[in-house]
Amino acid sequence: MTAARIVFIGGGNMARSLVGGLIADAYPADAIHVTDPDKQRLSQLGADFGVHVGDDNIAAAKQADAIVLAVKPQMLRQVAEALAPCVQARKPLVISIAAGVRESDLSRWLGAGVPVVRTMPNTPALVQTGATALYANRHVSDDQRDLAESLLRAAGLTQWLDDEQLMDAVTAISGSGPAYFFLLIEMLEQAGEKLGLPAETARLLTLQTALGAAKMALESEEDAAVLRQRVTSPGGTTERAISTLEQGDIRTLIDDAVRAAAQRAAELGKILGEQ
Ligand SMILES: NC(=O)C1=CN([C@@H]2O[C@H](COP(=O)(O)OP(=O)(O)OC[C@H]3O[C@@H](n4cnc5c(N)ncnc54)[C@H](OP(=O)(O)O)[C@@H]3O)[C@@H](O)[C@H]2O)C=CC1
Ligand SMILES: O=C(O)[C@@H]1CCC=N1
Repeated sequence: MTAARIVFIGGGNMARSLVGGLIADAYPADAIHVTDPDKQRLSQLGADFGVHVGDDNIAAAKQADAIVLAVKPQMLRQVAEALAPCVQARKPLVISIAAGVRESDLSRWLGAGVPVVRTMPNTPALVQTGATALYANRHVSDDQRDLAESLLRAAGLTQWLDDEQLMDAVTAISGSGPAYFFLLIEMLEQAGEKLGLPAETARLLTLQTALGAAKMALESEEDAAVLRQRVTSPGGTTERAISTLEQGDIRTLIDDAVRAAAQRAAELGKILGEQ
């Protein structure tokens, strides 16, 4: 069976992660096309992954079985409206990865009856450890649903949502989530260095610990709170650290941060939908 032809509109950070995930999963490079206005970015993508590249969205979309809209949310309306005649003529699957932008608005810009899957992936897709939530509109066929899922599954875990409104929470947890963990990694590395560890030692110990904690939590039947308690010996070192974090009200801080991200996703959806 020939591979579905996928066109990425926008070749930035997230498209690079998804294309990288597909190529690592042995998806044929010949069936992938990326468009972007930046020639240097395009030639880098072509050199790194062997995919087709170009700056003509419409010409590329005319060949597509699936179009992945990977531009900034603020650009999406302009891009979608320009693609509308071509999409109306052929009704390929359109996959959006934009934060906040609602399926109803995207469908309005693309025109009636277009199969749209709204998704929220994350950048670890590049190393096939991404997490993506998907929501399909009623025009998506079973085959197109399978196609969307298989494209995103090449980049890691996939979860379908029945309720599109949950996409803002997903955006705040797993879409933005890698940045929270990267921040923690940065801070632990710096703290280790302040305590006298060589930079490379602090880096390696921090990263292996992050990987080990995530792997252990994934593979364990216990929840994270129990695993944490097992590290925390009474009267020991971890207890002192956790108590310092609790005194700084880390739980409220994380709760507020995630809530702020979800609110921003909702706000983006509202602002862009009203334009
Ligand atoms: N980064 C992340 O972790 C995640 C991002 N997302 C979503 O993914 C989308 C892309 O984000 P991200 O990759 O970070 O953003 P980037 O800015 O890195 O990528 C967007 C790319 O689209 C290009 N572009 C702009 N206009 C057009 C156009 N008319 N046609 C084709 N390409 C165009 C931009 O070029 P130029 O810079 O020259 O304008 C840029 O290279 C966003 O909607 C975001 O919400 C979703 C999940 C996670
Ligand atoms: O920060 C953002 O808006 C995008 C969406 C999720 C991750 N990055």
